[in-house]
Amino acid sequence: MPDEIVRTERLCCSYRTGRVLEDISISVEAGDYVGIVGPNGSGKSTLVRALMGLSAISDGAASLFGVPCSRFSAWGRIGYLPQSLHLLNPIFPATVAETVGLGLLSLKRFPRRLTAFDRTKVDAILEQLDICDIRSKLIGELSGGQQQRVLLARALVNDPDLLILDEPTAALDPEMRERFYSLMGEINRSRQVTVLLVTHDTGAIGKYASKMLYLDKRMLFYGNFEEFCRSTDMSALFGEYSQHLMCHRH
Ligand SMILES: Nc1ncnc2c1ncn2[C@@H]1O[C@H](COP(=O)(O)OP(=O)(O)OP(=O)(O)O)[C@@H](O)[C@H]1O
Repeated sequence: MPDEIVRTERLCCSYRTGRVLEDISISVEAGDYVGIVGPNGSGKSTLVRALMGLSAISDGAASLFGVPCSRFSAWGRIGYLPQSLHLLNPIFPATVAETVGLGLLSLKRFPRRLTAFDRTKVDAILEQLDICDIRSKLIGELSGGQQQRVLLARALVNDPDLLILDEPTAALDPEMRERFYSLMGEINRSRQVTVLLVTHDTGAIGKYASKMLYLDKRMLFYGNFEEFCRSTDMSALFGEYSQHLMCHRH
């Protein structure tokens, strides 16, 4: 029986303005690659933020690696890329390599120092994401797409067991986007890393996702990719054209 990495039971989330997520029950197993889709404002970011303890859970329950999110502390097992890049302080005087290294430092006890092995890990991920040439630049000097790659590198440098990515390709050019998806697919397959990916990039997600979650405040679909493609409910909601683009696995 595969390990359960994420579980939610009748999860509800509210902001001051009211309830935005209702009755979400999902089970994500080790090695799953879950595409989270739905219209703007449907609660996708709220769901992943709730898992990360960044949005309040108003009802129901959620757990990570079998531990309730409220008590979860093994954050090193999770690589998280938030949707808003403004979390990256543009005047923070750190270079690209230092920012990626922070992903490793944050898990160490004092004295916090990068070892030679850590540095080779940073170098390897910079290379994978094609940002070696900007390694000495300050974060504030980068374009939005470059910043996104740096944050991705920081999320990946710890070799996480679970990757939670909220619209990770929004600022990437088409070539980098393709490279990103293929890298995620490879990490998922070869290292059995579980992936939760929020996206509007329906053309690309179909190539890789093993499960789909369609949200619109409520959970309108959660299941295997193949079931998603056969679902006439999803054709009606999602549009036959988008469903075809996704399911044809171009
Ligand atoms: N901090 C907040 N305070 C109040 N309401 C919020 C907050 N964050 C999000 N919302 C509201 O919650 C709802 C869900 O937002 P959320 O960002 O989770 O949707 P989403 O599916 O990720 O949207 P998008 O595809 O546009 O990124 C929206 O109606 C949004 O206005």
